[in-house]
Amino acid sequence: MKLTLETKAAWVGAALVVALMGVVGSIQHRYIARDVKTLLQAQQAALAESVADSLGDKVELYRGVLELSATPIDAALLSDEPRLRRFLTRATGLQALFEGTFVVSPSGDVLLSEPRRGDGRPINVADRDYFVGAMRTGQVSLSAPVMSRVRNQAAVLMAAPLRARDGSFLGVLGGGIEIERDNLLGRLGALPVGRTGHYEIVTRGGTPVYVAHPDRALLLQPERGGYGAGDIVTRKAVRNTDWELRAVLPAWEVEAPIQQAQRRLLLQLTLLGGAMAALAWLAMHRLLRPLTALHQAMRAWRASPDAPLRLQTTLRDERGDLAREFEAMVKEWRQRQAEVAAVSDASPLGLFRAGVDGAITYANDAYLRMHGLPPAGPGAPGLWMAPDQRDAALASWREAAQRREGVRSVRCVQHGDRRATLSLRCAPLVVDGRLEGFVGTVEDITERAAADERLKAVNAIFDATTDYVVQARLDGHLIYMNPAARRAARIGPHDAVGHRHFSEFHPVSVRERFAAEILPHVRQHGVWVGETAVIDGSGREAVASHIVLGHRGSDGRLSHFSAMLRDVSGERATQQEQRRQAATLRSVTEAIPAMVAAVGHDGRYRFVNSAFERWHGVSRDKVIGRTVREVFGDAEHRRHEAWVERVLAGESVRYEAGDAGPQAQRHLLINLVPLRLDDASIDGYVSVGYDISEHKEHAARLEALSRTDALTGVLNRAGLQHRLDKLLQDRRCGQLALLYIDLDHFKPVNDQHGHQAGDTLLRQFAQRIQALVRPTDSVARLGGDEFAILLSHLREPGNADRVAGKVVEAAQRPFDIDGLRLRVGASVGVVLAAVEEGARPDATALIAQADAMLYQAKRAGRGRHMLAASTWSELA
Ligand SMILES: Nc1nc2c(ncn2[C@@H]2O[C@H](COP(=O)(O)OP(=O)(O)OP(=O)(O)O)[C@@H](O)[C@H]2O)c(=O)[nH]1
Repeated sequence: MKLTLETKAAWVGAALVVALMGVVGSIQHRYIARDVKTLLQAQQAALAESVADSLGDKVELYRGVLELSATPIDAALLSDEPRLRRFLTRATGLQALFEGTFVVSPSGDVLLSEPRRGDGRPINVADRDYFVGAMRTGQVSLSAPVMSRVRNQAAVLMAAPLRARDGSFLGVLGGGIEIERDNLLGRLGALPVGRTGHYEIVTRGGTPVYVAHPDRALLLQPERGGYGAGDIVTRKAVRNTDWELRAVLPAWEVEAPIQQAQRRLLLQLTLLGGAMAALAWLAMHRLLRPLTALHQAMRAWRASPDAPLRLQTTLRDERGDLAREFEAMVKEWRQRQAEVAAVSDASPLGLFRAGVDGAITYANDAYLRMHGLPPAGPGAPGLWMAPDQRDAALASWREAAQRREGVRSVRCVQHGDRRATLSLRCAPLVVDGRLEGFVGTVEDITERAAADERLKAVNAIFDATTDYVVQARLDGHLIYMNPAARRAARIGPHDAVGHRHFSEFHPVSVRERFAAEILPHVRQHGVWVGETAVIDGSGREAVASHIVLGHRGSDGRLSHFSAMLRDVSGERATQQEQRRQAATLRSVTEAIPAMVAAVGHDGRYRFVNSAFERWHGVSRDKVIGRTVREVFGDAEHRRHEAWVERVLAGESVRYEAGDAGPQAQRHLLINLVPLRLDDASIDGYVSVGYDISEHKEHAARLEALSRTDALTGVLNRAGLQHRLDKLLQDRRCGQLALLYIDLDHFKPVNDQHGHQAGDTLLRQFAQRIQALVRPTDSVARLGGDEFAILLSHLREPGNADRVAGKVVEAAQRPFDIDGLRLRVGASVGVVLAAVEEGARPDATALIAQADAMLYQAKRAGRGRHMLAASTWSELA
């Protein structure tokens, strides 16, 4: 059960009162108990003393009376029994005080007793304590208590010595005293001490016995002792006796008032405590009512932090102070909340707070913006992350929370077209050792990640490049050297370079140039590009392509610079070699009688020699960098296009080009050779053109001669064969006829008129048959006196027959040779053929048939022609 503060205050008030009063009561109780006991003891002591004194006085009285009574008794009286008896009976004091009296002789014999004893037997008391005491001390002696036989009561015997005038011992006068008689103890034994206490008289000595006790059964019984622990026992000696008077008050009677006082006190405390509790409750309830109101206000404020506060701020005590302080605190809190909200919303960092289940309970504008969420707020749990991502993220968060550590992660989010890279830092929110949730920041590192990537790439380039990359402060001390620079300078990969100066790696001239030229240029323009020299770790000096970049600080002043150097010694040597080779090549190309041009893979001229310029009539300035089409037009481009394609495909080609250039009727032999790079790729081609016009003419002449019969000037056998082959390949040829001619009886000409005459005849015959045919027909001398005529484009087969007849006729006409009229004849074999689609006659077969027809004409008697009977198609 929850106790309210009022109830607690009531309980505490009551408890305090009870405790206070308990303490007081306890002290009181202790003092009361002590005082009561002391008082009771004092009262009891006074009473006991009074009783003991009274008893002593009474015994004194008995002694005095007995002693006084004994004085008159002398020897005479002792010897006169009747007088003695009368004396005893008349002695009023004895009669009043003693139950009986007796006289004893010095030897202890009882001489008489009053009243008389019934049995009359002699009694000797010489051994009795009272007799012995009186005889020895000469004083009154008291016996130990004894039980009276007569009245069954405790009694004592008192004896007074009897003395003669000379002081001799005459015996004793004795008297019996009942202890409980009125004039001795009276009702002392029955008198209570307090309400339940009692008096008792105990003898002193070795074996104490009760002389008086309320319990008569104990009379003359040995003392039991054994009083209770809290009993008050007061002891007083009784004068003239060996008795001790004891007043005994039992403990329970002693404690009874104390216990009663305790009970009363407890009751009082209980009542008082209850009353105090009620009063405290009421008082606290009233006093704490503003606190209750403050509590309600706090709860209302927690439920709705922006709602107005209802507080009692007018009270002029601590409650008012508390309310006012709380009001001020809330106002301050609201102010800080507004500040925090404003700061967090203004923050470029995304801020968030999430519950233990990962649901976002707060997110600032930057967070929402980065996640592409509207500024209204995250709303539902999990809105910030896909469930699968959330579970994994939560698992890692909780694991980190157990280690009391934060966690970092990078995630990508896509909203709209934008893909953003976000860096998330999350830390557990632990309050009093309990995980209450997570807080974290989110940073959009898209640009930075990209920049990091670029920087990584740049660093990778710096690491991988063979160029030297160096950074130095303005005083020239190095900040950074890339691996290539370190290798060149023989500095270990991890050795410090801060103490090295850039000038160590350059000759003096470069250092001077740096101060005079490079640094001022960098200050003004930010960058300097040029060529310097570097000295490597072995002391070798090399030409370097050198770029110096200046870096400026935020104040715009030059802070440090970077330098990129490349050892270009090899390149320079290569370039020189290339220049030398180019010069050599130029000389060579100028020296050879050919047109040389180099064309790049883009079809543009890179180089032409002087022969090229002369041949084409253009200066190289108009050619270099342009294409064939641009320089020589479309037609020229198309003439060479196919060959160029082949050479660019990697084939070396050679072809002739006639009628090229302004010098018409000239011929060129062109060699195109691909320009191969080291990797075998084709970078263009080299064209070498030779002027073969004269060579062509010469060859043509030689060819013509090789096909001409030297004697007659008509075609020879090869010429005929060539012409026949061409005709048979020409589909426009149509019908053709081959006439084989052999002179009849030619041999006698030679034999009779000499070989010369024969030659002349042959020449004349050739002229005659040449005149018979059209210019497009061919006349040939096959050898000796054999001729042939090849007729093409025959409109009809009969034309061949007619020509053959004319040949026979022409041969039969006489030949005028050196004044002689010589006669020969001719036999002709004719064969016809037609060149048609799908039918191309075989030249060898045609010749064989023509020859066969000639043979038949000869066999038939000469001077005739024989036409092959075959049809056109059969001839085919
Ligand atoms: N003058 C001259 N005679 C030649 C030439 N070539 C060959 N002859 C001769 O021509 C003659 C040809 O022989 P044939 O055709 O058998 O003589 P033929 O008298 O005409 O006999 P048939 O044809 O049977 O009538 C031979 O005597 C050859 O020596 C030449 O170039 N000039």
